[in-house]
Amino acid sequence: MPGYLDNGSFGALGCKLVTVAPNNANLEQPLPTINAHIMLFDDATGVLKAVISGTEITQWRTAAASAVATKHLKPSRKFEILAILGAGAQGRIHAIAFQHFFKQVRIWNRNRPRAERLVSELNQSSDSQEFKSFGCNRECVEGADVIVTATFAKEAIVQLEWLKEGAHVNGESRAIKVQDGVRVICAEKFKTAFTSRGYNSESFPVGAGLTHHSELSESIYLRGEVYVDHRTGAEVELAGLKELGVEFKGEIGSLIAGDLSPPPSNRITVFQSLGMAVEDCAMARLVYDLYKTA
Ligand SMILES: NC(=O)C1=CN([C@@H]2O[C@H](COP(=O)(O)OP(=O)(O)OC[C@H]3O[C@@H](n4cnc5c(N)ncnc54)[C@H](O)[C@@H]3O)[C@@H](O)[C@H]2O)C=CC1
Ligand SMILES: O=C([O-])C1=[NH+]CCC1
Repeated sequence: MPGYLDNGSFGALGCKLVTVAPNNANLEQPLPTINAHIMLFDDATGVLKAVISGTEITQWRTAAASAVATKHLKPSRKFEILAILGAGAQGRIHAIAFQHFFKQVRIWNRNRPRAERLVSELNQSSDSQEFKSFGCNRECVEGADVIVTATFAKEAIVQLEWLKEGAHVNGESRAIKVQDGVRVICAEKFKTAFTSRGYNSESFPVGAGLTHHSELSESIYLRGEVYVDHRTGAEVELAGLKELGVEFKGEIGSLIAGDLSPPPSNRITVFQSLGMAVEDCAMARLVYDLYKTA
């Protein structure tokens, strides 16, 4: 993921290499599913300045982008309940990042003990015991003001009827049908490497979108107001949604800049996150500057 932040006093030129290995959680010594490194270059000379671990940066910057999207899409709403579907790395960091804005944080995972372990860890570091685990995704979502989906589910785990008026959803997974050309090239390229490691074609992390699949039901995208982080990227990576007739209302950056007004507060909103390289570059620059002044 190459990126460039064009800014005189806080410029950043970088490239993140990121891998997704869904089986890592099942290893005897579990590893993160998503691992990354960021190469940070001098934005004026192009000289390599640092290679920075990007695994935690990816977790934090993704949750930060969701928090910013939530704030700008629902500027006037008071939040009480947050529902997080997925108790992996993203679920955990979203819980930590969002907790102070909610009275209750609900966490569901398809394998409930993982949600219970996370809830127990989070409650130990909180005074109010606000984290609760759920065994049923519907119960977790019903009544929530904000929902975060952070799984690898290929079928919808959130239905439109479960959402209350004015709810906001942050969808993290980009496991949505991509354009044929992109998909086929990637799948073929990685086929040998992945089959030799025991994956079947269903589990190719790149090119998995042979059919439309998503954590959110199609009707959520069709009835909600859908915003993205990057429109050009979304036009390609979310081509399956475009084919369904889903309209992308705009980028979160346009809301922040004041070029777009937030939708009426009673509307269901969706932030479909793709993840932007420029977010990683900015974080890498921050880490680098802190390291240099430490
Ligand atoms: N938009 C963005 O910028 C980013 C998005 N992501 C996405 O966030 C999602 C979660 O990533 P991580 O938390 O790092 O992964 P993780 O492996 O740490 O956690 C994934 C969780 O989803 C659950 N899960 C896996 N398959 C499932 C299924 N079929 N149905 C229901 N639950 C399932 C697992 O039990 C686990 O708790 C992934 O879709 C990933 O691609 C991750 C990083 C950045
Ligand atoms: O933006 C990102 O780094 C990623 N998005 C999905 C997997 C990793």
